[in-house]
Amino acid sequence: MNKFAASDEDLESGKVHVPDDVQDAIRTLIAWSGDDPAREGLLDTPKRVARAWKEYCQGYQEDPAVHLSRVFEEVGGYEEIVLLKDIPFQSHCEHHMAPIIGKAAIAYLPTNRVVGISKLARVLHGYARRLQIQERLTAEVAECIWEHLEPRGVAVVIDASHACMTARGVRTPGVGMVTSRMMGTFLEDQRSRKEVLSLMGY
Ligand SMILES: Nc1nc2c(ncn2[C@@H]2O[C@H](COP(=O)(O)OP(=O)(O)OP(=O)(O)O)[C@@H](O)[C@H]2O)c(=O)[nH]1
Ligand SMILES: [Zn+2]
Repeated sequence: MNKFAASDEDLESGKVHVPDDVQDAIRTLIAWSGDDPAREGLLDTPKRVARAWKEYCQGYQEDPAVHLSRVFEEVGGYEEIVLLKDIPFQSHCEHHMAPIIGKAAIAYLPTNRVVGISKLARVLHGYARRLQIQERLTAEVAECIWEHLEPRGVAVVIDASHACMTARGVRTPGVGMVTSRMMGTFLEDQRSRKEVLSLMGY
């Protein structure tokens, strides 16, 4: 837990205290962008921006592995692929702090226990709500599931658009970055890898 921790409730009620130096930093950025931080429409902006960033980065306040602590062991011998696909997410790139918007597919091959399916999306959001690069986000989600569910295989594929490429810099809209992390059976067995990629729609 960092010294600037804020709960979800505080974020929702807009109660998060924003220290003066944080507000000053945002005023400096507004001035640097070419506007006047003292004009009326921008007076409350430093607090809003700071609170928005606390929300975008809420993942720093959790260990995503906690979502995998409740498992179901009576699965009727189910040992085939479990896949959650088209999970929308938002993150921010660590280079420009610009939005990364995309969707993820997360699959695993259970041994004798499964997790509530929503928890896979919770793990994704726990890592996405931080400053990220897509490669690390993909690897962190896969490794968390691998370590805490001990499945025979994990496959994570993320397809996302980076605002730092669409809204600035090379300014190339419509570009998607695709990353994947395969572990266990999905890494070692070509047939399993093909099957999971096909179920994911690739
Ligand atoms: N590998 C990877 N690169 C990313 C990601 N998000 C943003 N980038 C890239 O990070 C790079 C940073 O490059 P720099 O040359 O240091 O920064 P820059 O001058 O702003 O680069 P341009 O975006 O090309 O204008 C850029 O090429 C971005 O496209 C990501 O998730 N993974
Ligand atoms: Zn970027």
